[in-house]
Amino acid sequence: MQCCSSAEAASLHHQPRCNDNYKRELISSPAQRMTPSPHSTTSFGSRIQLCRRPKEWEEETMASSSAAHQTLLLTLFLSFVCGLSSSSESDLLLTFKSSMEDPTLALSDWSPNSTNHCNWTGITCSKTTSLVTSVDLHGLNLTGDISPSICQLPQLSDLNLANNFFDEAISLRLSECTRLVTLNLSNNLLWGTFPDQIVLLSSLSTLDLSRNRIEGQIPVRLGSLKRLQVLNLGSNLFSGIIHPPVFRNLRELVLLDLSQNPSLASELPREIGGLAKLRWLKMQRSGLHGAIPESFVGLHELEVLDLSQNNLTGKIPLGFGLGFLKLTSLDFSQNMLSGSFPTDVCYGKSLKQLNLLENSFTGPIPYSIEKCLSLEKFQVQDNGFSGELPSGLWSLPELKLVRAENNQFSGEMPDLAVVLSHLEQVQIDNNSFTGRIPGGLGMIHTMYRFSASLNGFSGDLPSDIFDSPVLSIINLSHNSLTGSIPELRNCRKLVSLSLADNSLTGNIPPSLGHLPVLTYIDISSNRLSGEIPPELQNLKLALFNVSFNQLSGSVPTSLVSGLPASFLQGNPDLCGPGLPNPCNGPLKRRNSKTIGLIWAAIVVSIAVGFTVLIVGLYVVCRMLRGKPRSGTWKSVFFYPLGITEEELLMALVEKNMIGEGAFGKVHVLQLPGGEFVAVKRLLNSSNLSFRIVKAEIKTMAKARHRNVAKLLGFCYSKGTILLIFEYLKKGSLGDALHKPGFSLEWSFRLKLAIGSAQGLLYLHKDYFSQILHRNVKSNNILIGDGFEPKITDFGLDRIIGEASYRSSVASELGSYCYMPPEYDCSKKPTEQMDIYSFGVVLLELVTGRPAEQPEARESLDVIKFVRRKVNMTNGALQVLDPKISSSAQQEMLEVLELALRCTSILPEKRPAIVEVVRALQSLEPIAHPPMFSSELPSAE
Ligand SMILES: Nc1ncnc2c1ncn2[C@@H]1O[C@H](COP(=O)(O)OP(=O)(O)OP(=O)(O)O)[C@@H](O)[C@H]1O
Repeated sequence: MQCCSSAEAASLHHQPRCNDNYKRELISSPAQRMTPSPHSTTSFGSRIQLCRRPKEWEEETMASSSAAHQTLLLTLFLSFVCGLSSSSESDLLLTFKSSMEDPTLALSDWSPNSTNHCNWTGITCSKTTSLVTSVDLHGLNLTGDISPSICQLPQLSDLNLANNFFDEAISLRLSECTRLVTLNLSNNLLWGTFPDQIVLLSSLSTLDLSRNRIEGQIPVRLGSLKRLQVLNLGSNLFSGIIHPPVFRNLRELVLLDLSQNPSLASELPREIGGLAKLRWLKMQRSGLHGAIPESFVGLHELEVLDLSQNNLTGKIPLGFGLGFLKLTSLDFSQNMLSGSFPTDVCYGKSLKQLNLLENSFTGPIPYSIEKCLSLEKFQVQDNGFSGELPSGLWSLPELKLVRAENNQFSGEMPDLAVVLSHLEQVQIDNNSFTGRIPGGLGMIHTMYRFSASLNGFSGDLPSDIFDSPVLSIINLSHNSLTGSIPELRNCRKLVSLSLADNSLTGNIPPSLGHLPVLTYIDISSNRLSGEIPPELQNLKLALFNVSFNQLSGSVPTSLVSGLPASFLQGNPDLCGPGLPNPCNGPLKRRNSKTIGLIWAAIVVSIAVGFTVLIVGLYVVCRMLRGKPRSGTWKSVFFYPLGITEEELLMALVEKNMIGEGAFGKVHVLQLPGGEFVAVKRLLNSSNLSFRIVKAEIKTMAKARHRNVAKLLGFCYSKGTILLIFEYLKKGSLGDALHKPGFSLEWSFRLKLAIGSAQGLLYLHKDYFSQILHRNVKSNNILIGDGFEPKITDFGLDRIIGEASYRSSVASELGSYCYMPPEYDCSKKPTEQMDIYSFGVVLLELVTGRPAEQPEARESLDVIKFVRRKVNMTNGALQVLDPKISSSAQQEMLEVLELALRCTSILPEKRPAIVEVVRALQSLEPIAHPPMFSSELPSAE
């Protein structure tokens, strides 16, 4: 039994049954049902008289002693109440369930046939009263309504519905859950304003409404929830000012999170400094301005303080850090703070992360920094700091990251021969350091990036730096270094080597050609001489800039084809295609090379032919096999689709196919309700566990933005995954571009560009778990009504895994030019890779040319077409789509310039997505001109 002990259960057998009206009366009055107060006992007692008692029970009780009589009465009474409560509680839970949709049948054990509701999924009952105390249904894909009927559970203290898909305003009637101690509705799709009624929940100690779409002001009356310890309203759409009285009485607060509410526009309330128990204060990106209140120095329990990405001004209050014994992370980055470094910040010796980047701080870093014995990340870049970097900084035992670029630091750096060092990354570019490059860098076996460009370093390159087996990025350009480049033999992980604009002499070491992942070489503007070593042809170089040296001899053609000719200029004795000097010299060598190239071409053609054959056979086999084998299918629908897996599988036939990409075919099908959905069948999805697939797809399905295509659900059977997307009848931008005579007026192209950039921004920055798209291309930009774009097919790597993802991408002809040059050699995908691909889409929009036309073998891809032209006089104008009226020329040129920045070979030169969105939005007309272009033909 769910409520009573076995003895009680036995006696329950003989219980009188009250009529239904009576039962309803009990349910309707939760306050009266609350456990044993003398008052409530009397009230129940008097009601018991209304019930008829069975005769045998009457006889039994008459034969008993008076004490036994009383005991028995009490037992029977409790059993009775329990019996009633138990059935009424299960009824309440079933009512609560009936208001929700449960597409994954996670609550299948919530059933009238299952007697013990305390064992139902997510339910916890009190051991003493056997009444429900906690309902925890987080992460069950639930949608529909949150019914306030749940509040009639008299002892409910914890309600957790986090990580679901509830898409409604918060019910005012949740305030009837008066006993709630914890209310967690985070990470749903809740909208509307914060209901004032929530403040009636006076017992609340945890209120988590984060990661929803709640808007309006943070209500002042929230301050009456005096028992609150955790208040998390982060990642919502709150706006306006934060009223200081909210925090006057919240003395118990331990965690306060208002972060990621960019529409707030407020000063930091001084009252927060009075919350002496506060351990986590997170208000990053929440529209703050004004100064950091002095009262904050009293927050002695602080462990994490994040005020980054606001518009805070003024100085850090004096004494900030004194008494902060537990502070582990301090983030003031991306504000407009000024004044000096907070000297006392290391007082507690617990600090692990210190982020002051992108502010206007000045003055030196104090020697007290050496007290930061736990410091792992030190980021002070993009400020006006000056003086020497204290040598104690470099010997901090836990230090991994030093970012101090773009300041005015000076002086010499000590050698870093620190055997126990954990340094991974040092960036000190664009300062005024002098003296030698510090020795010992190569001995630090964790260091993968050392970047010290734009300083006054002089002397020879230390040879140990090129002996490191872990260094990936070395940038020592724009210094005054002399001597020759040492042989690089052990630097097996070196990706980027930049030594440009120094005074280096001697030859380019041939050993560079044996470094397997070396992709960027910039040794321009030195005094290097001799020939370009042919060994460098082994490398897949994305950048090879040797301009303005004293090199001679012929240029290995395969090394430089596709790279701008300007990377070779300024070497009068170099000869070869694209250079002023044609080579007359080593004809024989070139001939043998040409023969080599021909052989290479033959081998590649055979390999491609073979692959096509295998793929063809595979496709035929799949076709012969017909529709996917219907093994055991599991489906998770995030929206009620009203369709079974069988019906879905039946519809995946040739006549419904609307496209096919590297990951599989796309079919369109009509739901019983009349709407259409697009179903993408993922190839390469064998051996994936349902659990992992489900977790990843669920995360993706939560991405909700008007420029992101909605993922409505998925079906899984071993070896096959079907993704169900909303269907956009106009098809993709890629479809449109490939239509002969593609013509779309500029304002619509701009709208498509802005919308897709916004969708990408959402996935990169605003979505709670960052999603890198990894396959941005015009085919994956669907066109919605009014030319509102929706990006689709994002993050497929997360579902099918990296290896399958890469092999699918590699199999796709016609998308190669969207891939950034670093794609093949970088292990980790990055935001900059998406930016590159998006730049290619912008080029398509500006030129009106599809990125690639695999069928037209001779044609240039859009990047090569544009790059070759823009270097010529008036070349930029020549690449613009002639079908667009010249009145849009200026805007098109600006988008072209942005596209070229996005497609920079060096990832760090590409703009961030926020910048891309801003730049495109700045071109948007305030009021749209009337639409006169005919709509694109639909994909139907
Ligand atoms: N949700 C959708 N609504 C309407 N049409 C769609 C939808 N999804 C895909 N399509 C159509 O199917 C075509 C092929 O899409 P698919 O994503 O399979 O291929 P792709 O984008 O070329 O390659 P990849 O598999 O690399 O993403 C698109 O160009 C578009 O015409």
